[in-house]
Amino acid sequence: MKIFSADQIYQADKSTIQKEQIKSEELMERAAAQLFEWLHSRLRGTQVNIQLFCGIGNNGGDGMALARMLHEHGYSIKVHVVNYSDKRSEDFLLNLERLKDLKVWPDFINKESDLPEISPNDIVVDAIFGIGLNRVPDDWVGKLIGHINDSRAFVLSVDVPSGLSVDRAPWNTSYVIQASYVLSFQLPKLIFFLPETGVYLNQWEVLDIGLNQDFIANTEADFELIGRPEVLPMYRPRLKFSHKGTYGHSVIVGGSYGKIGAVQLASNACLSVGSGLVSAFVPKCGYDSLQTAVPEVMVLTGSRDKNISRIEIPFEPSVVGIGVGIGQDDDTIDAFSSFLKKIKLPMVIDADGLNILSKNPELLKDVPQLSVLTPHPKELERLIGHWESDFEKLEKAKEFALQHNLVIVIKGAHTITIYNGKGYVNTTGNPGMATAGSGDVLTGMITGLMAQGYPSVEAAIFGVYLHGLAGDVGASKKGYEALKASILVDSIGDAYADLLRQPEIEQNEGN
Ligand SMILES: NC(=O)C1=CN([C@@H]2O[C@H](COP(=O)(O)OP(=O)(O)OC[C@H]3O[C@@H](n4cnc5c(N)ncnc54)[C@H](OP(=O)(O)O)[C@@H]3O)[C@@H](O)[C@H]2O)[C@@H](O)CC1
Ligand SMILES: Nc1ncnc2c1ncn2[C@@H]1O[C@H](COP(=O)(O)OP(=O)(O)O)[C@@H](O)[C@H]1O
Ligand SMILES: [K+]
Repeated sequence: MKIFSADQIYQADKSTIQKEQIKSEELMERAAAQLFEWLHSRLRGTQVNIQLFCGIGNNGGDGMALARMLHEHGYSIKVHVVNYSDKRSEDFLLNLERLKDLKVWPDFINKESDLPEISPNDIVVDAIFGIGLNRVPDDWVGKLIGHINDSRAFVLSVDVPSGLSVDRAPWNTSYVIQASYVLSFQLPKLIFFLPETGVYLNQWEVLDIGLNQDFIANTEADFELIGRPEVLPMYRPRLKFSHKGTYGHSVIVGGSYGKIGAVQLASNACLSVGSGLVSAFVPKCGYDSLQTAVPEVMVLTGSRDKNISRIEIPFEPSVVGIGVGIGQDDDTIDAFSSFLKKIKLPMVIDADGLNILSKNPELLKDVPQLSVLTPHPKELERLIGHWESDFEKLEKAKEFALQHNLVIVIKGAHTITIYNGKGYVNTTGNPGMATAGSGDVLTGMITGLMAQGYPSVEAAIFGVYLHGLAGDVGASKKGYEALKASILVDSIGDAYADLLRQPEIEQNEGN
């Protein structure tokens, strides 16, 4: 699903109005009807106090129209106009009048007003600001937002939590609604997925308000949300007359004394994702444990006992994943740099492999084009420098990826894969995956996918999705706390099965 900027959303809005020859108020009516249906199907007439806080723009207009629909269906509502400006939108005014026609009289909150009482048992509808917020809210509006947050009521935000801008970091983090649920129109917003802004919402859902599908399809978006529909077409089925050579020979290079487990996890994940053959290249101290732990993996060792000093692979690998547990000894850095000079095929670089690059940026020119770099935010910062906000982080990462023609996988709760000026935002995974070694598993998976012929960027997007899905499957059995990296590896098969399952309708038809 595409993720649009605020400008693109306004354009989609305009093109729908033109194409369908409707007035903007009708689009607002559609939006409000969807909000109403969502609430009504859950409340089914339950008598709960619903307090609607409406700004004076179109977000407030949506809230006004929703208030009318709730009133018409007998709900107990209280409507507050948050009167933050004289510039009321036409559709807001229209819906204010429609409400008054029903003899519902909103109260107007302005800087002199007392803040209304909100019980924890109320439902608050937050329609103060939408995607039109373009500067910091006035202090009194910020205080009202704080008051709503302190109420512990269920807060349903219309389109976005008020106080968040769609295209930049918030001006004042205390002036942002903490939303229990966000009902967003037509397309998800990037802010839902970034660590800095995603913390202001618990759950979100997109409501289809029938914006012009041709416009959406033909407009290039900078970001895309990656779910099952996006990932399924990338899947490369195994062929009946194939053999292990068909699916590539991966090599995982890494490990040092006390960190052989990282290579074990990565090479096991590489096999489990479907690589035909997997070899691991480790220091001598890793030989016995690796051969015992994963008998399917072949093991090559360097000349040293505790670290990697020279990387020599006596065959032509399909792909190399390098860096997990490798450390940063001088010898290892030398080995890494001479290896980079030899290798021509795209590779996967993780962990200390990335840190070595950060400390020796002159090596970047030797990294094969279309290689996949998988930094967590700290490793990314070492690589591209400090950023002030998540938006700046993404811009810098895009620039870096373009400059070196690389794929950058920014790991996190919503991992974002950056390539060729675009960002692909992952939807799978859970906090149980915040555990040692889960990144090593991802490195192995992406390497194993590239070995099977997935192009780098698809291997990254598909691998990140499948890795998160393995985490979700694992957590459904073990819970978050007990989820370990080795469980992720064991869950890769179930993750494939989940991804490839037939849609339920088809299954029912078959029965
Ligand atoms: N797109 C769609 O498809 C549909 C969208 N719909 C809805 O419209 C919403 C967007 O509405 P909107 O453009 O009227 O903006 P909104 O967020 O209500 O802000 C109002 C105005 O406030 C102003 N302002 C900004 N910051 C301020 C500040 N700090 N303090 C004081 N004032 C400030 C600024 O005007 P300015 O003063 O800059 O001229 C801004 O224009 C969208 O989120 C969705 O809910 C649906 O109805 C139907 C389909
Ligand atoms: N809260 C979270 N939600 C979803 N995925 C997460 C979360 N925390 C971590 N992960 C995933 O777990 C992996 C952690 O990688 P990394 O930080 O490199 O760990 P390690 O170095 O221990 O292997 C990444 O793929 C990341 O996306
Ligand atoms: K809002």
